[in-house]
Amino acid sequence: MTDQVVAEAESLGKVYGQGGNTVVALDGVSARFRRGEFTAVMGPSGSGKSTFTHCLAGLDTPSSGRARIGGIDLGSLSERELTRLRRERVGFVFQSFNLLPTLTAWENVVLPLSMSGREPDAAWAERIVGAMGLADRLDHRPAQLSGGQQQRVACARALITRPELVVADEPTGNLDSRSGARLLDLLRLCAHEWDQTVLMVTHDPVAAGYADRVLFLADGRLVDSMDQPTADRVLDRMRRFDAGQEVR
Ligand SMILES: Nc1ncnc2c1ncn2[C@@H]1O[C@H](COP(=O)(O)OP(=O)(O)OP(=O)(O)O)[C@@H](O)[C@H]1O
Repeated sequence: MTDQVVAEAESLGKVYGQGGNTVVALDGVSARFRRGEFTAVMGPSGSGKSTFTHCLAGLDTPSSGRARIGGIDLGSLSERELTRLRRERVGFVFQSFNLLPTLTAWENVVLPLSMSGREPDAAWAERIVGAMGLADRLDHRPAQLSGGQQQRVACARALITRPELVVADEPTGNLDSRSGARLLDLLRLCAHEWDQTVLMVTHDPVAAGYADRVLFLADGRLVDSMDQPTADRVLDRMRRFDAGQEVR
């Protein structure tokens, strides 16, 4: 991990709705994400985890505060510039794998490049496909793959452009524990071997235990963080949330 800050949230706020029907989803969250760092975001349901991650990665627009990627203030970009930045600098992995059913695994992996008429870097593509254990599955269509294999295709697709920031929202939510463990090992590899910045939303203390750091959100606020987490320590902290106790 280096000290270089790849993504930064500065007092991010998000209010949904208007008039008397507003929901404060984020209430002034600040955090920095360094190159090669794997961070998990946890918190009770509705605490703002997805909203935070989406605002930081330029999928959603904050109502206040700033999100920066590579020092660029996302709020200063036009819609077109933002789309381009997301495509080039951010890789997304979601709970539902979002693969195109008519394309083969390989076509799905290289889709972010083929959409903009680019060719994959052969050495990089081989490295990711190998690391994801997909080399002998590239001609298969999603329906011919297991859930774990499909999620690894989705992960390879997120990495094919060599994004600085990899954002994973509940990536193991639809996987059995063994496939989940394999995917988490790969996310850790992205951070520690390939120097990517990984941000993962999860409900699972075991998954959070793979990260270098856990940020805890509650009611749209950042209420705590934990370095070098273990599943047991994370579980203990989450139990205190459930019991409604203050965490500080
Ligand atoms: N598009 C929207 N319109 C209105 N309210 C929204 C919208 N998206 C999220 N919210 C509200 O904002 C709050 C935070 O939601 P968010 O999805 O970020 O929480 P979360 O911690 O990711 O939840 P979960 O763990 O259940 O996925 C919730 O109260 C939610 O109902």
